[in-house]
Amino acid sequence: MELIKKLSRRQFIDGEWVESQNKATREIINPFNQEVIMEVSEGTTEDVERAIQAARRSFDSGEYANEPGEAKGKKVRAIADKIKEHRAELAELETLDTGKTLEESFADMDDIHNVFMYFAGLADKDGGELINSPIPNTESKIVKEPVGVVTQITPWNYPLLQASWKIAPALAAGCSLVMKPSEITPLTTIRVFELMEEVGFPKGVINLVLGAGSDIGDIMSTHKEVDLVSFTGGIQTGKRIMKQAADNVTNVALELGGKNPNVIFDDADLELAVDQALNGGYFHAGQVCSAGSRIIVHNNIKEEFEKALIDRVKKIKLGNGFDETTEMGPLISAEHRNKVEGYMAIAKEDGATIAIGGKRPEREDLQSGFFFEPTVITNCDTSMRIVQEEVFGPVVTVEGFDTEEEAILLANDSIYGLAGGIFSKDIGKAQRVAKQLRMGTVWINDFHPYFAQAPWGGYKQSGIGRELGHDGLAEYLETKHILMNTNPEPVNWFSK
Ligand SMILES: NC(=O)c1ccc[n+]([C@@H]2O[C@H](COP(=O)([O-])OP(=O)(O)OC[C@H]3O[C@@H](n4cnc5c(N)ncnc54)[C@H](O)[C@@H]3O)[C@@H](O)[C@H]2O)c1
Ligand SMILES: C[N+](C)(C)CC=O
Repeated sequence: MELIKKLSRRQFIDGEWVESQNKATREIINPFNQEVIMEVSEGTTEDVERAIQAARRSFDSGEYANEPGEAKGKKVRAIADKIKEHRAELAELETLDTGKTLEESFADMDDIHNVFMYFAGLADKDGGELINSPIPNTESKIVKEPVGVVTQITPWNYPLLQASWKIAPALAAGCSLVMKPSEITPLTTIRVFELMEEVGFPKGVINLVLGAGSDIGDIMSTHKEVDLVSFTGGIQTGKRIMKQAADNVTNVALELGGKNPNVIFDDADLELAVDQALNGGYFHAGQVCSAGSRIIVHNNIKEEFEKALIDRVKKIKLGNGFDETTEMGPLISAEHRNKVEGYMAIAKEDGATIAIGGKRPEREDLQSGFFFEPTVITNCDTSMRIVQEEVFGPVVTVEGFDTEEEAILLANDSIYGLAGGIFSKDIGKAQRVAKQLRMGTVWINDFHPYFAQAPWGGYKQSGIGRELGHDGLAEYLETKHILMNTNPEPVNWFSK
């Protein structure tokens, strides 16, 4: 790929592309064939320190933070235009780096464009608010200000999409940012920093550091000059970040994992429910925070549903994400495939049945990639680890229920609360159930849609805060009350 030859291998700190302080590099691997795509800088704690200091200086100078909302909106809009212009190369880069199908990568790029457009539009919309002050001769107003220096940490499954959910609102608000993409999939984020450099921001407003969170991540949540840590990733990393940020009472926004129920009633359109169960379970090989990995189906139709699901699963085409006929790519790494595979033994030990899949494919042309067969696990109940823990692979479990109350209890029986689906032709019932699900997103007769206009985030241990929508901008704003006495006189509270 021609772009790879030109793409920066370095970090972007204080307005310059720089190698890591100790010149270390990391190989970026194509999960389809294990070939090295390129080597990129592996940053150090000193690099992150420099990036945070640069962000602090730029924020405190006010050069970008104090620009009118309209001007910030134009910059964010210019990034959206660049994404659109470079849509094809960005999509190809994402498929190379993650193994997802090119069709999925194109859909991601369209979402990302919409996210920048949306926050560009919001940048000049909230001018604050006048308060009806109860104190005579005072003027009272609420103003919104950028929160300050933000560190942003993203996972490998939706590299640029998750980065865009953080970069766009931060820049619309007027923050200075330090972004660290996953060390496994940094390529599209590097490319977007090149594009943002072309758009032009004052030095220090946008900073990119590269490397493993286990090596350079801690300083991003412990540094005193950081005002907000925005993290998307696994629950254990999220907990660590939250604990560390507590020392300086630094704000945290956490988008964590999920074990998302897909509740199918016996009055559902069966063909639709099966089709969406596939969409929920196997899209991007199930490496989706909101994957519908926990199917909860009415016992009246359970047998028929399982048979129809397995028939469709047999037809899922595995392969190279660049091949138009491919429906499911590989998992991201050998380590991750081992983890997914390990869950098969756990499920069997707990008494579940691997109805289909549960192993690596035998096809000759898939042997170099980290492939795992789409899997359906039956005879499950909520006590099982396979039903409770996030597998993050192409694996769905199936449980049965008899009553609406039981379906709700089962669906809510999780430490997570990210998303869930309900399939029923009875809209009254579906709405009733939706109200009782403790999740940030509930889909009725659908699975997976998300877009810039609607907030995204989790209940319970799926996270804190929201991305996207008005709430997504609010994460990057502080609220200040300013009161002015228009006729000041001594109060003489204390004697003269
Ligand atoms: N809720 C959401 O919207 C959402 C979206 C995408 C992914 N996810 C979740 O992400 C997880 C998969 O991603 P992952 O395996 O990359 O997660 P991860 O937690 O291993 O890594 C995420 C990021 O955190 C960094 N990191 C690791 N240790 C760190 C530390 N001590 N301090 C700071 N950063 C550190 C990593 O380098 C990476 O950039 C899944 O659990 C998935 O559900 C959630
Ligand atoms: C938030 N989402 C659905 C785009 C990706 C989750 O992994």
